[in-house]
This record gives sequence, C-alpha cells and structure tokens, in this order.
Amino acid sequence: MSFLHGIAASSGIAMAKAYRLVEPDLSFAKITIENADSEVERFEAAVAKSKSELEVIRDHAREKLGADKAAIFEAHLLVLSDPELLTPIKDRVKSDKVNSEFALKETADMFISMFEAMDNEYMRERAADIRDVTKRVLSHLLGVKLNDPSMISEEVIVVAEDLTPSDTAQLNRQFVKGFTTDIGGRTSHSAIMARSLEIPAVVGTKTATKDIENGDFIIVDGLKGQVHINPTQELLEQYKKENEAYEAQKAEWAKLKNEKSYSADGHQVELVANIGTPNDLAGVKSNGGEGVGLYRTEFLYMGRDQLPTEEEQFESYKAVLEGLEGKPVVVRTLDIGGDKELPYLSLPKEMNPFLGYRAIRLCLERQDIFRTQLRALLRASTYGNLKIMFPMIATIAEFRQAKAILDEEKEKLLKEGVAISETIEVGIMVEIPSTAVLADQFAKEVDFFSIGTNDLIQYTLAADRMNERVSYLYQPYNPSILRLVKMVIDASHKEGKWTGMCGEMAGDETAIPILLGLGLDEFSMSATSILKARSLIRKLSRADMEKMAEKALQMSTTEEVIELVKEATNTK
Ligand SMILES: C=C(OP(=O)(O)O)C(=O)O
Ligand SMILES: [Mg+2]
Repeated sequence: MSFLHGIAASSGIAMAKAYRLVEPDLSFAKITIENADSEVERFEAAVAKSKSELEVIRDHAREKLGADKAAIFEAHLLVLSDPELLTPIKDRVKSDKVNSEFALKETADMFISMFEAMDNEYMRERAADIRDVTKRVLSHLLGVKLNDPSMISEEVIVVAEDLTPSDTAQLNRQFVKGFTTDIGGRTSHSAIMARSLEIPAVVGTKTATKDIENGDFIIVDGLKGQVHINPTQELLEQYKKENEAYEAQKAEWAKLKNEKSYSADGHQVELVANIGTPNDLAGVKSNGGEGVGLYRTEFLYMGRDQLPTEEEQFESYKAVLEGLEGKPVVVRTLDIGGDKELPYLSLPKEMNPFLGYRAIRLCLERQDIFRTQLRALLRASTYGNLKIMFPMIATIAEFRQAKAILDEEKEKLLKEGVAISETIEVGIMVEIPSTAVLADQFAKEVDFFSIGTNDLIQYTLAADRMNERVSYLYQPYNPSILRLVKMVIDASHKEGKWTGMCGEMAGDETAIPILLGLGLDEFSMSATSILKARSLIRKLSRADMEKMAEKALQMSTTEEVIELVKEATNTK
C-alpha cells in the first residue's frame, strides 16, 4: 500500500481499479529493409487493424456518447481509406527501401504541414485527423497499445498526467468513478470538468502516473486530496464509513434544494451554477441552482473535429434556456486558448498560452466564428432569460468592438424577421487586473460583471493556475485579490449594475463569508457546491460579515485573512 498527496479538486470518495490514460512510446528508428513487398504487406496489415479498431470505437462512441462524438472517428476512417495518403507511403517504402514507420511518419508530416499552412478551415481539420490516424497505425506497426478512453467499459479510476477537456469529454460517467493526475490545480479545466461530472478527483499529485500501475486498486479521496494505492482492508472499511457519512451530510444539505439563498439577517444573494454542456442541467436542478452564472460554451467546440454549426449551437443554447424556465442564464462566448485547445483550428504553439491568443482576442480576429455563435445566441434568446458575457476583456476598446459586432448581428437578424428578446443583458468577465482596476469606467457601459477569479488570481500574483510548483502563490484570500474584488463590486453598484463571481472562489467556504461581506450579488459555482454554500450563508450575518470584510481589506497576508474568517465564523 502507498499514498499520494495532491489537490482536492472534486469532492467525494471513489474506489475502483486504475486505468492509466498515458501516451505510449511511439518512437522508432529508420531502418533499411531488404524485402519491400513484405514491408508493404506489414503496413497494409497495420492499416487494416487500425480500421477495424476504429470501427469498433466509432460504434461504441455513437451508442454511448452520441453521434457528434462519433463523427471524429468517422473522419479518421476516411483518412485511412484515402489512396492519396496511402499510396505515397507504400511508394516510399519501395523506392527508398525504408521501414513503414519511417515512410508513414515522413509522408504524414509532409501532408500535415501542407494542410496546416492552408488558409482553409476544412484542410486544417484534416491535418489534425492525419496526426491522430498516424499515431494509431504506428501503434500497430510497433505493437504497442493506444488508449481509447471512450472504450472504457468497467468501473475505473482514470490516472493521467493531465486530462485535457477533450479527453474528459470522452469519459463515460457510468464507468469512470474518479480520476487523479500528475499536474493541475483546483482551477485547471480537468478539475472543473470533474466537478461538473460530479466525480471525485485529486489533481497535482506529481507522480500518479509513475506510482500507479494498470489494475491497481485505488481510493481517490476528493475531500482531503489523497490517493491510496492498494489500500489495506482496514483502510477500505474506514473509507466506506467516511463515504456513508459524506452521503448523509449531502442528504442534510439537500433539504435546502427549493429554498432561496438568504443570510441569517435576511440579505438575499443568488446561488447559480457553472455548466459546460446542456447535459449539466440535471445537476443544476438537483442541486437547487437558481440559474446559470457561467455557461462555458467552449465545451461545445471540443471533442470533435470541426466547428459546431450555427444550428447545432442554437439547439444547445435553446435547450439550456428552455430547461431553466426563465431563470437567468449567463452564456459566455467562446473562451478557447490557454489550456483549452482546439486541434482543428491549428493555432500556433505559444510561449505563454495563458497570456496569448485566446478568448475574445481570437473571436475579434476570427469574426466568422464569433458571429456564428452570436447569431445562434440571439436566435435562442426568446426561449428564456439570456445574458451574454464576453471573456478575457482587457480594454474598453475590446468590449466596444465585441458589443458592436453583437449589435450588427442583431440588426441583420431583425431585418430577416427573426424574433430576438429585448431584455438581453450584456456583460463581461473581470479576470484581467487592468479591467478590475478600471471597473468604474467599464461599469458605465456594461450591464453586469462576473469576476473570473481563476484567471484573475493567476494574473495578479503571476502564478500559473496549472502549475503545482507555484501553487503556494495562487492565493484567493490575498488582500490584493480582495481589494480588486471590492473595486469591481463597488463600481457596479455605483452605476446600478450587479456583480457576480464565476471563478472557483465563489464556492469556497473560506471566501464565501468575505464575499458576502463585500456585497457580491451572485455566486456561481460547480452545481455540487451550491447546497453546501446555501447552508453556510444561512448561518452568516451579512452585517457582521461586512465588518469582517472591511478588516480583511486592511490586512497584509493571506494567513491573517484565513485566521480572521475562522474567528468571525466560529470555525476556529
Ligand atoms: C471562470 C473563469 O474562467 P475559466 O476558468 O473558464 O478560465 C475564471 O477565469 O475564473
Ligand atoms: Mg477565465
């Protein structure tokens, strides 16, 4: 038995066998071959095996995850039947007398760089397909096994270096009981996805992939941030009991499901949910969410090999708006970049992706993508209470430009006779310090703010939210962050506007008392945190928390703030 410590990223306890989702070694040497015909046969056999494997995966994905997730495998099958790719590989084997691995990689790389350089979305998507297919054929040539998370069909705990959002999108909740990763923090997107899937997760263990073998029995304790490998019977029994206690606690919180969110002295706030797909609606309802404070639409664009059409997007937005029956739904426009990649856009690798070409920066340049999304949103607006939010706004000019594009699309649709709601609020994420500092100016032009602390903290303290080595600097309760939050809330109230928070801090037990005191209007969090937060707020006096928050703003360290909250909430 051994033990790993990491960051508790999604609460709950999971116990199952390990499934390692780790890229296998696909390296090989260039070899001169004697018999070209038998080498070509070896290549053809690997292609045939790859095809039958892909057919199984495609059918499985179609059945378990839906046609849109299966489409990517369909595209891979097409590549594997394309003589324009296969013939030059075989010709290369014959003419240069080289091994298939080498001929395949050289030819594929040539096509990939050619397609990626083209100013054509479709061809760039094909480059991504060729890259994936090359890996699969190589794995058969080398006799190693690729991982296919969509094929998992027994209860497992996934162990990975990191899980990209598109990996996570392929996980089947029925079988994946939890996960643990080497890297990442509480606000990395794998952690956020785990919370929306309601599966326990521990991230940032540093060595999970080194220490855990396939088939090891694992306990993931997403409450304490611990991973136990091959535990003793005694520990297992203890965890079964802890799990029962946790379930009982949840049942107690569940009694607050249909209640509004009032503090002990009668101050009302809104507790809403962060979602990634329409599938998350069930969780919002079962956890008593009063609406959606952040719909991360980028997940619509992930786990597939081309952009979603206007129609597909319209259907998703309509489903969420209708599903929430008039409750507020804040939809954030595409926030791609940073750790959220879209391989089919073939964006160049950057030195500092979190400071680079992402979110609104990309949308203002790729207006084709942005306008399609805005049209879908505007068309869906009559089905509920829509609010549109732009991510990563750094300057007023960006907001004005994004708003102008929205207004243009609105005009066009109205001319086409399409009905559009007249009460759509338009707001921004405050996740860049420049915007928090200039909140008084922004407040004159926007309808609302939503503070994105996941990014705001990383940019303010210059500490990568994904990097566990600098996680000690990632300090939500640092007075510098509290002061920025206060500036934003005060600026909005002065103009008669409102401020929400959709970073993970909004659902954090230590932060909630301070945020209540600072006057935050809306708290948006993982659906699974809502009932616990409601139970906490009911016990707090807004007036007392206001006094406490004033003191916190005058403190100089994170530790002092934590102490202060403990004292003020009697949890010391
Ligand atoms: C909510 C936020 O956005 P994301 O986590 O998607 O970057 C944030 O930055 O706080
Ligand atoms: Mg963000």
